[in-house]
Amino acid sequence: MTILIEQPEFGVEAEETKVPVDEKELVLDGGFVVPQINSFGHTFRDYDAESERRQGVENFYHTNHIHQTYDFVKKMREQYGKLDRLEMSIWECCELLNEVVDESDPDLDEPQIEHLLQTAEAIRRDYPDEDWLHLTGLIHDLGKVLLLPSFGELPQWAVVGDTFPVGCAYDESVVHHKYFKENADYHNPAYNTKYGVYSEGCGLNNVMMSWGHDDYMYLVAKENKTTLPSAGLFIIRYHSFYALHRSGAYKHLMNEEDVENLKWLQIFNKYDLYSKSKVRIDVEKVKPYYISLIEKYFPAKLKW
Ligand SMILES: O[C@H]1[C@H](O)[C@@H](O)[C@H](O)[C@@H](O)[C@H]1O
Ligand SMILES: [Fe+2]
Ligand SMILES: [Fe+2]
Repeated sequence: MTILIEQPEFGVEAEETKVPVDEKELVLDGGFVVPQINSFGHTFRDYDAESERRQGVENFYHTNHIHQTYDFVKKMREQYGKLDRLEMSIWECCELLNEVVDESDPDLDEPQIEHLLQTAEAIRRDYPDEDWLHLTGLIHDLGKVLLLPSFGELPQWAVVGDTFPVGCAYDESVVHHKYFKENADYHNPAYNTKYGVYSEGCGLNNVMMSWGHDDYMYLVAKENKTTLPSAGLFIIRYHSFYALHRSGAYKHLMNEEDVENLKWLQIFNKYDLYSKSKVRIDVEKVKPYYISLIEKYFPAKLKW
C-alpha cells in the first residue's frame, strides 16, 4: 500500500513525525530522511508521471536534445569563459535567483533561492564539519543566472536540465533520449561512437559537457580562484550529469581523480534532489553563516 506522506521538515526525525508512515516509503540514510514523494505527489524524477509539469518538462528536453551539439558547446565555453559581463559577490548572485524558476524540473516550481538554501541546510545538518560542502550546496545552481538579461538571457534549454557529454554517442540513459535523433551530431560519425573524440580514461576534465549552469558556475568558481576543494568543484560541474552519477554510464571516460570525486557527488546528490519541498527556509536567519563561508572560500567580488 502506498501512503502519501508530508514532506518531512528538516530537524524532524521519522519517529517524531505525526503522520503515520509506511516504512517502505522512507529510506533512512545517515540522519537524512529521504522522501519518496515530491511536492506533486509523484516519485522524484519521474518524467512520465502525469502531472502539471510533465508536458512542459518533455518539451524542454526535446529542444535541449536538438540544440546541444559539440559546436554549440565549444562556442558557449569560449564566449562565457571570458567572464566579462559583470562583477558581483556570491551572495548578490544568490539573491538574483529569487527571479528564476527552472522549467526542466519535474519536482520543483519554487524560486531557485529556496532550493539553494534547502540543499545547503540539509547537508549542514548531516555533515556539520564539512563547511565546504554546505557552501557547495548553496552555490551549485547559481549558474542559472544565465537565464537573466544581464547574463545574455539564454533560453532554458541552454541553462538547466540534466547534462551529458557531447562529441561521443548520447547514452540511452539520458532523459528522453529519443529526441537526440533530431540532433545533427547524432548522425555524424566523428561524434556518434562510444568514444567519439575521446579516449579510455581521458578524464572528465577533457570531456565537453552539454552547456548549462553547471559548467558555467564551475568556470566562474575556478577562474575567480576559489579555495573550495577539488570535490566541491567537481560537484558543481557534474551535479546534473545523472547518466553518470545515477546510471553509471560514461565511466570509461573517468580517470582516478574522477572516481574519488564521484563519491562526494553521490552524497551531494541525495540532498540536491530530495530536499526539494515546499518547506521554506528563513533566509535572514541563515544568511550570516553563509556569508562567513563565502568570505572563507571566495573573493569579495567575482567576475561573471
Ligand atoms: O531539472 C533539474 C535542474 O535543472 C537541476 O538544477 C539540474 O541540476 C538537474 O540535473 C535537472 O534535472
Ligand atoms: Fe542544477
Ligand atoms: Fe540543484
